[in-house]
Amino acid sequence: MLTIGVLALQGAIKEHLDRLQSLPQVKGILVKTTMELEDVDGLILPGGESTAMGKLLREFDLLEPLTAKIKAGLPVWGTCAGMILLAKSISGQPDNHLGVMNICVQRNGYGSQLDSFSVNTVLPDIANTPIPLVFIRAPYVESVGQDVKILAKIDDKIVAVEQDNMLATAFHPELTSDLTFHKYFADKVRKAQTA
Ligand SMILES: NC(=O)CC[C@H](N)C(=O)O
Repeated sequence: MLTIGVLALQGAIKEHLDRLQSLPQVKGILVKTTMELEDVDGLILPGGESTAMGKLLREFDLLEPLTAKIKAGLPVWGTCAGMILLAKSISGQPDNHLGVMNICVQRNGYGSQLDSFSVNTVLPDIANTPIPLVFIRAPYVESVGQDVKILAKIDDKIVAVEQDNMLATAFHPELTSDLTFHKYFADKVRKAQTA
């Protein structure tokens, strides 16, 4: 049985937990403390508001322990605001949050006209059938550095990336009933267990 945590400070927490409960051999738990962080084999950083979540990570004294855990190989998956938390740099902002992933992200990258939208697309590295991708005031990846694999582009914008133990998506698979990405992450966590 794998234990996968959802960082439970702010944002779309329950939706991720519900998706995890639908996977066989996976137990989903909420993570708010360093003690709970010790119990997980992998962690999801949900969507929400990255500035608020970054502030709470600092207030809950989780920023440093979590950064260290990710650097030591803890599998993590950031969705939307979670992707921003992982990024080494945030376009137009002097500071980052966890700063562990070799990407530069543009927040609210689709502007106000295209605030939220959904597309169905095939991501060959993930699945051969179309997956629904839901974007809500989403960021996109402006540039990638060393060791980052691009998993998805929509209209020439990078929206899903992977680097070693880290996965990041600008969209929200937890807001659809499609479990492809949750299964993909659970497999990644499983592989890290046996590595
Ligand atoms: N749905 C989301 O997670 C939106 C992210 C939000 N725009 C931010 O910058 O934090």
